[in-house]
Order: sequence, then C-alpha cells, then structure tokens
Amino acid sequence: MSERFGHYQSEIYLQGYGGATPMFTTDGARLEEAAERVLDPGPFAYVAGGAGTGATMRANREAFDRWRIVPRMLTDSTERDLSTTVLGETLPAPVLFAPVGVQSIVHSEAERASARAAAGLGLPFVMSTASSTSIEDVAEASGKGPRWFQLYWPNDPEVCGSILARARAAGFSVLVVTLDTWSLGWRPCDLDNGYLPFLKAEGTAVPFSDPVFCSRLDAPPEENEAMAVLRWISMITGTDRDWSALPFLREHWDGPIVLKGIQHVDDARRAAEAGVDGIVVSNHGGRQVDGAAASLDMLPQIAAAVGDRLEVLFDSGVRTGSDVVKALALGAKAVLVGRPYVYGLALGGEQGVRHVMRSLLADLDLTLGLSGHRGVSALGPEALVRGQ
Ligand SMILES: Cc1cc2nc3c(=O)[nH]c(=O)nc-3n(C[C@H](O)[C@H](O)[C@H](O)COP(=O)(O)O)c2cc1C
Ligand SMILES: O=C(O)C(=O)c1ccccc1
Repeated sequence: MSERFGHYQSEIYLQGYGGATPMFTTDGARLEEAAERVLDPGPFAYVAGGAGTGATMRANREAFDRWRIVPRMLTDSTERDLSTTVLGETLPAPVLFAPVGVQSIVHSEAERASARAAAGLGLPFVMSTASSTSIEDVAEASGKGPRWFQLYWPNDPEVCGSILARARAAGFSVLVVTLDTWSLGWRPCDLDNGYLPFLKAEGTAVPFSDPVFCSRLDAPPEENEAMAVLRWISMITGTDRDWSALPFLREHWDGPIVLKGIQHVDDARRAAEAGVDGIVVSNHGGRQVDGAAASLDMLPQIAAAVGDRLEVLFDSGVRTGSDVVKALALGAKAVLVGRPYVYGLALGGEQGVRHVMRSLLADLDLTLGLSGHRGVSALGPEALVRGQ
C-alpha cells in the first residue's frame, strides 16, 4: 500500500479548524493567476506563454474538458493504491516532474528546490539539459529520490557523450530525448518583452560545468559568457539528425531511453521499431507549434498502436486529478506535469512545489476512489464518456 495521498485533504481541513489556510490555492487551474502576482512580467510570460496565438495551449485544456469520468458505486474503493511501475521503477503515483529549464528565473533555489520536493514525494524529477543548476548539484538535491535526465542533443558527439556520462555517473536512470524543440517556437509574448532567459546564461549550468564543452571555447565561460552561450545554442539548435542517429544514444546510455514530443502515430511506430523504451506524447505544453493538435487527442491512437511495445507517457495540460485519471484511461502509463510545479516554485520554493504536487496527488487519489477505482492499473476507456 502506497502513501495515502488523499490525507492531504484532511490535513488542510484540520489546519483550517485552527484558523490556518493553505500557503496558496489548492486549485491547479488557478495557480497561473497566483504566480502572476509574484513574478516579474518577463519570467511570468516565459513560463505561462505558448506559441503564437496560444491555440494549442488552449486546445490541450479543451481536450481534457471534452472527456467526462463516469463514476461507479459500491466498488469498495476506500483503500486505493496509486503505485505503478514505469520502465522497471516502482513509483508511488503515476506522476513525474516534467523537464523544465531555467528555473532560476522564478526562484533562487531553482531546480534544487524542485528536485528536493520531488524526492520528498518519491516521484521522478526529470532534469532538463537547460537547467540553471548543474547535473551534480541536482543529483545532490535529489538524494535518494528517482531522477531522469532530459537531453537537448548537442551536435558535437564528444560533448554529448560527456554530458551523458556525467548524468549516468550522478545516478540519473532514464534518458529522455526531447525532439520537438530543436528551435524555440514563435512566441510573441517573449518576443514583445524582448525576453529570452537563455541569453543571460540562466540555463547553461550543464554545459558550462562540462570540461569537454569548455574545451571547445576560445575563452572560459566566466571570461566570455556571451560567446559561450552562443556556442551552446548553436550546438543544440538546428537538426541534421534523423532516426538513424538514435543508435549513438544507445552506445552512450546503458539505461532506458524515452523520446519526448511524439504526436503522430507513425512516429510512435518508428520509435517502437527503433527499439526505444518509451515515448512522451507531448506538444511541449503548446509552446512549439501553434495550431497543433491537442496532445490528449493524439494519445488514444498512439497507445493503441504501440502501448504493448513501449511505455507511453503523456504531458501537456495536466492540471487536476481528473486530468490524470483521463490520461491514464486513454492509455498513458503515467503523466508529466510542467507549469503547475513551476508556479509552486515561484510562490513558495520547495514547500510551494510540495504543496502543488500534494494537492494534485490528493485530488487524484480522491477522484480515483470516488469514481470507483482502487488503483490506477485497471483504468481504461470504459471509465470515460465523451461530453457534448
Ligand atoms: C518554462 C518551461 C521550460 C521548459 N523547458 C523544457 C526543457 O528544458 N526541456 C523539455 O524537454 N521540455 C521543457 N518544457 C516542456 C515541459 O517538459 C512539458 O512538456 C510541458 O510543460 C507540459 O505541459 P504543461 O506545462 O501544460 O504541464 C518546458 C516548459 C516550460 C513551461
Ligand atoms: O522554453 C521551453 O519550452 C524550453 O524547452 C527551453 C528550451 C531552452 C531553454 C530553456 C527552456
């Protein structure tokens, strides 16, 4: 029996009896407005914004709203077990921290605070290549907690190999290769604000602490930061790679490999044929291709096509416990959560992240039980109906 996440509800009600209220909202859909009050406009827009008109970001949410859960009664679901196994690791709940770069733009503790919160809950922290904290520092903050590493794939094989070797040595178990962001999408909010955190070296802790990357520079990053930043950007942007490049990653990573950013069922099939261990069905939270399909709308056919051959994970738009139930019912093994925990970080550092994620897990636990389920493994499409 895993931890009973739903207890967070009683904890909050009991504190309320003593006159205390939670540090900020328990409503996953209202975190954005709370974070806007504490963040400067540039960082806020960077986190909250999407590509173009925001159509895909909205579509991600609308796709969740079109599905409704059909609760079952008298199923004895008072005791729930949210635990699941993902790529050989047992997780207390089917939820991971999505890779999010440049977290120092919202809080000085940055990824260290998020990684500590993830470890405290036993959920995997997926560290971004674009972190403002080095691989070794995130590993230390994670302690014994599960940790995965997300790769923005440098086109210099030795730099790539060095970063992967460091991540492996620091205890990162799964490699998540992001395919949908070989350039940032067209993001009018950030363009209008003239705001790109990367240019201030906020997301360069990984390369700047890497000896092989530094050997590629004419001067060390501390002497010519702008040049080092540009060199790094030039290494991870543009893509001359295709599916034939994947074996390189296998040679440099002896654990499971997951491809993030899959939306087309044929790409999912390609991934299965290439022998990768998992995919993340994701449109990067609507930050890349405006007008792209809602990520949830692509999930059922992908899960049906490859779900028996590799692990299907999902992200983009998960805000509540119901959302997690819906994604699992439509074929995901687990979900990744992005912006919500970053808002928690902005609002309260490690404790803020913990509050956001405990709220989500409590909501999931209660929603699961009240709709008649004792665990997450038995969830299938029969748990849902298409609304009008
Ligand atoms: C501020 C920000 C930075 C991000 N940085 C990365 C990154 O470095 N690597 C990556 O693979 N995805 C990155 N993502 C995308 C997330 O991993 C995830 O796909 C997305 O946030 C999921 O949607 P959600 O925010 O609606 O939960 C970033 C997202 C945000 C909001
Ligand atoms: O902003 C993003 O979505 C993202 O993935 C990213 C890319 C490079 C640096 C920081 C974040």
